[in-house]
Amino acid sequence: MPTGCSDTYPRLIGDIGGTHARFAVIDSPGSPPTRFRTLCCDDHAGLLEAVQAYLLLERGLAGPRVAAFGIANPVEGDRVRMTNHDWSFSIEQLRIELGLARLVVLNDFTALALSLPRLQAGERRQIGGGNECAGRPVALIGPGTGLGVSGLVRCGNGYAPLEGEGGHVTLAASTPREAELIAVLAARFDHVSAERALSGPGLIALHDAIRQLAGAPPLALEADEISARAMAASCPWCAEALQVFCGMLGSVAGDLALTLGAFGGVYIGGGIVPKLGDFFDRSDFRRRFEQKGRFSEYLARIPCYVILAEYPALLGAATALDNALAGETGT
Ligand SMILES: Nc1ncnc2c1ncn2[C@@H]1O[C@H](COP(=O)(O)OP(=O)(O)OP(=O)(O)O)[C@@H](O)[C@H]1O
Repeated sequence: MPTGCSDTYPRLIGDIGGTHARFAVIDSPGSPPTRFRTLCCDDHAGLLEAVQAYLLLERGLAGPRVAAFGIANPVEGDRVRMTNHDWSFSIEQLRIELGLARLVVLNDFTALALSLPRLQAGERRQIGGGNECAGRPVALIGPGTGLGVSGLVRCGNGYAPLEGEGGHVTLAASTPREAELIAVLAARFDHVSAERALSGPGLIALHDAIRQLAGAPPLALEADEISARAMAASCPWCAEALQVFCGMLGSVAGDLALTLGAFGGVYIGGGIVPKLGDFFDRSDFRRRFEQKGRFSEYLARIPCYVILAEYPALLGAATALDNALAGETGT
């Protein structure tokens, strides 16, 4: 349905992950997003109910006219089914139920990629060396509930975001120890994808595997407990799990940089790495990123950045909405 620009405010934007649904509103043209809120997906039966809960919490907000949601799954056609959660819905039915003139739904990491050119100084921290080359491809990877992957490639005067499922590439071992750990994971999963180790559930799986190989009894810890114990150096199994996690992430990020020729930089987002602070900076991440034999010098020139912005994917959803509406109005 064509939508004139003047009647498209307020705009609702959302970032829907396997654990958290984050929302905000843009009240008028050119104004920054406000009314940020993070809801737990498990507290709501579906996306419709989560949006309704957000709108109820934001009493006094005029009903949004249009919306864009980045969501953690491939988006192909009208039916959306989340990979790491049980929510599923029809985009068109959700649009009608929310009374929206337009609803844009895109992959959450595609949305996050769209936000990268809008990051301010201070919203990213460089890990290791390398210099960014303007106009060259940009790579994006982020462990959270799953492992999101995307990128940006130059297109005309702007950038086009990539829509793939790179978190599900096959995980390769770079050391004998990693081969042992992957063998333990292979006994549990049909396919040991990168996401099986490089995500919150993946960190738990690595910790379980390390304890199993050590003959230690199972210990159910959440991913944030594992990283807290690792950073406090209070548990050797947790410390190894987080070290292996950072090293493997370096290898997979290096593979992505090679695949894209990502001289525009490799960005690391998601809900885990930005919380690891110094531990990540001191980890094997950058060494493993560059450890690609004859291509080590090539990778040494590519900078890596941890995204520090609090709600970057929401900005990307706002950009996707701008683009969709501009396409309809020809602006
Ligand atoms: N400090 C931490 N250390 C390790 N893992 C953490 C930490 N904080 C959160 N996690 C894990 O990160 C995951 C949540 O990540 P995030 O906040 O990116 O969620 P999400 O946006 O819902 O995920 P996704 O977009 O990947 O579906 C959970 O698995 C959680 O256990």
